[in-house]
Amino acid sequence: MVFHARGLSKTYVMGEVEVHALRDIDLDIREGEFVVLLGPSGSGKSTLLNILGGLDAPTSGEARWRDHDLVNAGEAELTRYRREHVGFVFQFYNLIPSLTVLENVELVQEIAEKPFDPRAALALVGLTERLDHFPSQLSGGEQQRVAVARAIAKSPDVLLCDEPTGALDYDTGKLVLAAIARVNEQLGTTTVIITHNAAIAGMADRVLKLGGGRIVGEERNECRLSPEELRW
Ligand SMILES: Nc1ncnc2c1ncn2[C@@H]1O[C@H](COP(=O)(O)OP(=O)(O)OP(=O)(O)O)[C@@H](O)[C@H]1O
Repeated sequence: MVFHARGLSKTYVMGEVEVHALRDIDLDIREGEFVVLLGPSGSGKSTLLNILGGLDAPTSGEARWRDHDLVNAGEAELTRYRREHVGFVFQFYNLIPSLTVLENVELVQEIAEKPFDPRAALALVGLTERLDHFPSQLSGGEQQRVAVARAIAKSPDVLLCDEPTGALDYDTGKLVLAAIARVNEQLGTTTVIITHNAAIAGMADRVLKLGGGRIVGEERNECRLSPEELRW
């Protein structure tokens, strides 16, 4: 198992109010696994993903990625963990508007320990034709695929995606999901995707359902569907 978490809880205290974002989560994720986190708004999905990505710390419990302790690590160690091992994709693409597609991806590669050829990363997401374009010349789905290429340009061991298709229409969303699936299959990158969309669950090895800060359901798919086969 690459991720190992036990008794993860996260409580936000705001004045007199306590928000229990995560309650006693146990979680194991194996190397190369494709996991979908499904659940309604406020169920704790982003909080859990952020802890796995070393962006946030739980209030209690343990969480490890391989031999990295993600709970007791200091800021510098977490920064190193994120930089060396984790690629993030968020709902909004956060590309640098004044740089071309290729330059946006090259930028990450420059600080990477194990750089992955930016052109190969862009080929993997199907954007070889658009290397010299600026983000404003691309559709939302194309920009999100650049964001996926950027996330993998440092050969991350883990790809964490928070609502990667949340801002996209049906067909464009599928192209982005296909790019993420290809990264998982061809590079063996352990992948966790957050979504509200239950149909996306079909492309996962395993689906974890969150509700009220707990894991309320878990399903394993015998065979994974390709994004083209998903319907919603
Ligand atoms: N920084 C914060 N301060 C206070 N409460 C927070 C904070 N971050 C999250 N919460 C609360 O924790 C709970 C879980 O939030 P989280 O963002 O993890 O849910 P989510 O399932 O990802 O929701 P969504 O699908 O809407 O993004 C929510 O009730 C949220 O309001």
